[in-house]
Amino acid sequence: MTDTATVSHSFQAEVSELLHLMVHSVYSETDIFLRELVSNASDACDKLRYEAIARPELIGDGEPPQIRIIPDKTANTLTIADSGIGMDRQELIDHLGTIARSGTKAFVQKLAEAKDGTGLIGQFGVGFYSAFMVADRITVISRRAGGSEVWTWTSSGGAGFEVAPSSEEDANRVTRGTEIVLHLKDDAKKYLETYEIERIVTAYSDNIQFPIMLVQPEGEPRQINSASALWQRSKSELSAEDYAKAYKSIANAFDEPAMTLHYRAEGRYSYAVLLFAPSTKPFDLFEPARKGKVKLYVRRVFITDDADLMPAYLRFIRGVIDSEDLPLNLSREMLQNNPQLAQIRKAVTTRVISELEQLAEKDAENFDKIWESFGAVIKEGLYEDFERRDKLLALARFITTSGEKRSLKQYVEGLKENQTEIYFLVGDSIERLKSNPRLEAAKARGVEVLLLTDPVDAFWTSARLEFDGKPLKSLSQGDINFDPIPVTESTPADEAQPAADEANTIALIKASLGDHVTDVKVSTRLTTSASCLVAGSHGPDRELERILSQQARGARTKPILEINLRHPLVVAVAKAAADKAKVDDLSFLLLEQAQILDGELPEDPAGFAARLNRLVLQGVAGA
Ligand SMILES: Nc1ncnc2c1ncn2[C@@H]1O[C@H](COP(=O)(O)OP(=O)(O)OP(=O)(O)O)[C@@H](O)[C@H]1O
Repeated sequence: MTDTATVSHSFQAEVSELLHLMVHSVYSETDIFLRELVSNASDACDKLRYEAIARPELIGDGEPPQIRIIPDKTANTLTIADSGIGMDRQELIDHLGTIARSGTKAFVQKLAEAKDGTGLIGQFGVGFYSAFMVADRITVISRRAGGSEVWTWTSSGGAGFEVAPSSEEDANRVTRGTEIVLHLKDDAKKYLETYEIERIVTAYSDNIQFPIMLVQPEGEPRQINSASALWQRSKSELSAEDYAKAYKSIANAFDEPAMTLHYRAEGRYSYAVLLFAPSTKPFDLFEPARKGKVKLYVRRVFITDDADLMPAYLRFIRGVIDSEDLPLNLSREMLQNNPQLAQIRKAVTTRVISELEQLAEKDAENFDKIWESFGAVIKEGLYEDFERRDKLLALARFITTSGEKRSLKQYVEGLKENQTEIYFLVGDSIERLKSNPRLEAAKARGVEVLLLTDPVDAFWTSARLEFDGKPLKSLSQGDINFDPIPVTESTPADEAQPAADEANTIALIKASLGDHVTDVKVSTRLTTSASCLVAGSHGPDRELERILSQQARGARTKPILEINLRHPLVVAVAKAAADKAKVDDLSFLLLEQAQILDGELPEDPAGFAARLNRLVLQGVAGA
């Protein structure tokens, strides 16, 4: 039996926050509410059509899935109705009371932090709740396909909503699907004008697969979208503008596509592909699930957007793959194990990468947008997609010590005499890396160094890669020898300072530091700084060790201390040989200084301060 009472519910905290922002925003581009509601209605029709493959009685001889927009100037309401899957009572409570997508949650947080978050609303959209920009009260009447109950959800924004069984009149009218009735605010009455409605539908929702009917008090309902599967049309019929519109409605996006890929594969399997690379970053790009959103259709019927049609490192790609040969009733297991899908996945991935290659060559501006937004994601492929690693490495762009963003091809073209390796340094900020002492020898020789600051860089660089036969080498690892490369820029330390006695100095420092380091060596990479720390040539890079130890995934190994024999502090060690306490102070200072330059704290900060004070006071007294 149906519960007859009206029950009040509170919104999840994030929803209340979002609604508050929505109601108080001075955002002028309120049009987006309509595309959000039409997009939800279309999703509901897609779901119905999919469920009806196994249960045809869900559609039966009832209305085919479609969307109706009904302006009513007398009641001052705008209704968006669909004959899609509908929602039962619990679904109304769950779906229209919470924010499920964590990307949207992150977005709301950003919105709240931003001084003027209104620009962000227009950029990303917030689904159903955006309707509160134009309505002060919303009523949702819904009947789940095949269900006997009809429920009404009502809210005026604020803290919560009510759910009650629908009136008999409403229940008789809504035979399947959902009716969303917006009681428009005074300043939103323009949305009752049919030309406004048509303008917005044409701009954003023309590619919706189901008929969108405009229903007016007089005259027959009229279809106002083209409802064609654009990807099935031939390229020659379509303009850049058609594609941009399709991108916006298929991906529910607000930006312009930076790359469009449209083709039809014929042969063993036939399928149409329409894919886009966005030009801006979505909020859920770094979600742990790393899910893609490319939609799988079978003969124009939407099946799922959860078929992992792209590898995780291309999860930002949006669009549709529509197969002619797959069965309509694909189960979850089949989605994972179907050899035909695996084949499609592989072929399309290869195609997307070659399209990116071409874009990089022919349209650097748009390629840069993609790399700027998604480079950190594509680089995940460098350690995940062994087969395409070389291609991905060639696509990659890096900030280097030259101050520019460069490809490895450009890097290799600028190699210095006798330089046989590609050098890089991994860290957490370009500014900090630029002042890293390990760059000194490279700088003195005019050798370019890649400065890598994305968290993922520490991982892929651990794989010992090569480009064009040149190994990639970390400047924070042991076995770097710059000696064969001629020095182009002499440094003051070179000329002014006599070098310290190597064997003697190293023995003294080793004795002082004991097992705080694995070794002490003379550096060829330092010219002005006194010391730096490096990892052994076979262990992980120091930046990777740092990340792993922060995540408690592995202990740090002791580093190697490299010293600059021409630096006065190092020269002072041998001079103080007879004074063990002073040698200890100087040696630890060399170690601790190097740690600080790496952005770390000395192991014993109090000891460090005491040492520093002692040495400074001695210096002051001696001066
Ligand atoms: N017309 C509808 N028919 C059936 N279910 C709906 C309808 N409108 C919304 N819903 C349900 O409510 C949920 C929340 O909708 P909302 O628009 O807030 O987010 P979304 O559609 O999941 O994401 P977004 O619109 O931001 O891409 C939907 O996922 C869907 O389950």
